[in-house]
Amino acid sequence: MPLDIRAGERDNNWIKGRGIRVHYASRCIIDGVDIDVNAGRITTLVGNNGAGKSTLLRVLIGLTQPSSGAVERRDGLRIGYVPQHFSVDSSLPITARRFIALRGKVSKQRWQQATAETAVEKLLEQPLQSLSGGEMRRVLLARAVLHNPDVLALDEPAAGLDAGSQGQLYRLIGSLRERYGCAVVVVSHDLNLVMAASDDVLCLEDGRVACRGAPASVVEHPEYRKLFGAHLGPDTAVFRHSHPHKVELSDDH
Ligand SMILES: Nc1ncnc2c1ncn2[C@@H]1O[C@H](COP(=O)(O)OP(=O)(O)OP(=O)(O)O)[C@@H](O)[C@H]1O
Repeated sequence: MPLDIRAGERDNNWIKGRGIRVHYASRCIIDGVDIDVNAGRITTLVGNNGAGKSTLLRVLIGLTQPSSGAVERRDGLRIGYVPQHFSVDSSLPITARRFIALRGKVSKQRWQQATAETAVEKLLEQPLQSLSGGEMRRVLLARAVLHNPDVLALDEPAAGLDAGSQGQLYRLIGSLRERYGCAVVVVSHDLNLVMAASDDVLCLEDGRVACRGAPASVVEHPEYRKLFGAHLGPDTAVFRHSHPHKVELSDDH
């Protein structure tokens, strides 16, 4: 399928997906999703369990092939990925330093910068198996940012972290975006944090786009309220943009 990228959008557009469909056996997991991943923006994929968020993320970065549709990635795109699940064989003796270094050689200066900004310096000599859940997420992030990625793809990066660490992690993601101008695509269930940290939200329901747009618009959308309304209490802090946004409806709404 030919992609329609307008001239003005090309400079910022790292990944463009159109009409993405993924089938497993007879089941349709992703059903006709259009999505743009743009430099300097944080896009968050939300939705219930099994909605297809991880699958869509993997399609965008080329780890899963779509059954149909098109995904265009800019040539030479550097992608840093933090998977949802990561386990280390307990018989494999590997320190955090070796594990991060497996990503490939970088200058000493870059190494120091990446390990400092993800706050893993004190963990480097520890066996990977001994790290706590939160420490492991930071090590995975250090590995993902090591090569100055153009796109950071993070699948539930804050899963298992305590509230303070979740906040820290999202602030870190925001500052990495500021520093490197990279695009960030995040899968998350932490709705309040997501809303505070994202530029764009795409809400999936059974593989389809239920609603999408800026956080402040999406939370007002009936489809979003249907899915998450019960979790939006009066204390929900939603980041408010100062300019109006349009909520786009999927084809079937
Ligand atoms: N390789 C596969 N073969 C068959 N079904 C799969 C495969 N990968 C994912 N699925 C199914 O596709 C659906 C979407 O999975 P996915 O992991 O993308 O959802 P998700 O929105 O990320 O869910 P969660 O929030 O629970 O992590 C699920 O029902 C899952 O069982």
